[in-house]
Amino acid sequence: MTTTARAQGATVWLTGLPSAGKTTIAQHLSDRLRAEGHRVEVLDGDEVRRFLSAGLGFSREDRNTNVQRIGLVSEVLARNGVLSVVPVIAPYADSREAVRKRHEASGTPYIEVHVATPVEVCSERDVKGLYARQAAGALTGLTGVDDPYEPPTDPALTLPTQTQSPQESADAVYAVLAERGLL
Ligand SMILES: Nc1ncnc2c1ncn2[C@@H]1O[C@H](COP(=O)(O)OS(=O)(=O)O)[C@@H](OP(=O)(O)O)[C@H]1O
Ligand SMILES: Nc1ncnc2c1ncn2[C@@H]1O[C@H](COP(=O)(O)OP(=O)(O)O)[C@@H](O)[C@H]1O
Repeated sequence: MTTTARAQGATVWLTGLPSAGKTTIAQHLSDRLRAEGHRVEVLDGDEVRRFLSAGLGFSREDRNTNVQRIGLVSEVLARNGVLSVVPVIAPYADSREAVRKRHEASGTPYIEVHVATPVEVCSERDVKGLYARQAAGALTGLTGVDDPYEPPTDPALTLPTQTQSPQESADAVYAVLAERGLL
């Protein structure tokens, strides 16, 4: 991209279960966008929880607070021309809807992507060992297992990562940004 005054930001929210592929897709997508000269930020869930959301747990209320904080930061970035990529579970539909509304209120593009990996595949991947810990009784309230995950009903894109490479998944998100004239 040549840098112009009309550079427009957007929030790309990657919602899905633990180990669905959110972080990996965010990484591939942001690498490509940066290489093309875009201003990009990735608001990684784990990092946000260490700082901005330090002290919050995984109750419905705490997850909602976490998601609203991230939604606020992302909207501010996106409103100011940054492509903000958000690999965060955001399990509750009402919580995601509030983030969408915040973006609509300022006319800022908001793209919801469902990283729709089946729970069986996620639990096989088990990148952080959470599914094993839940099965062993060492953890309760794991999203998609013994805690709710409300799938998006009208996402801009659904990614079946069990049949795609990470690059293919990231390229599909890139294509949506391109189609919408955001690149
Ligand atoms: N009980 C439980 N349920 C879900 N996830 C858990 C839990 N405990 C810890 N973790 C780890 O925390 C990461 C999820 O943080 P998020 O901020 O994305 O979650 S949320 O949107 O507030 O629900 C999540 O990261 P990802 O695996 O990258 O999704 C997990 O590693
Ligand atoms: N199409 C795909 N998209 C994203 N990740 C994939 C895909 N296919 C396989 N994977 C693998 O699944 C795992 C997903 O882990 P991660 O990105 O940390 O998930 P999450 O951030 O959703 O918890 C990684 O090991 C990644 O290599």
